Amino acid sequence: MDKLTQSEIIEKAKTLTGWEVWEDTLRSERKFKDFVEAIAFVNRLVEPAEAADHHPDLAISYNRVTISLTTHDAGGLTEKDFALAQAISQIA
Ligand SMILES: C[C@H](O)[C@H](O)[C@H]1CNC2=NC(N)=NC(=O)C2=N1
Repeated sequence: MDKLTQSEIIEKAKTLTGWEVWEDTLRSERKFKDFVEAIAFVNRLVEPAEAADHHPDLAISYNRVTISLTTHDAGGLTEKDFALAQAISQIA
């Protein structure tokens, strides 16, 4: 899949809430009640990630989960990252 251009990234980023473009990634930090809730969220990510064959980088710190999306194969952001970001927003 082709890497998006900078102007495509800017346009697509407007359709997402709670995500920022940072370097070649889409990033979102979600805060939960506690560690158990944070891990439950991470578990809910498994199905959409596997379905898309696209996997977020995750950093967990107690009740916070930072999600980073990028397409390694393309060396930057692609449609896949935006599609998965939308899917994640629906389950957060
Ligand atoms: C073979 C397999 O389809 C690829 O390795 C997939 C798996 N998951 C992936 N996830 C992400 N985030 N980027 C990729 O380029 C990627 N590639």
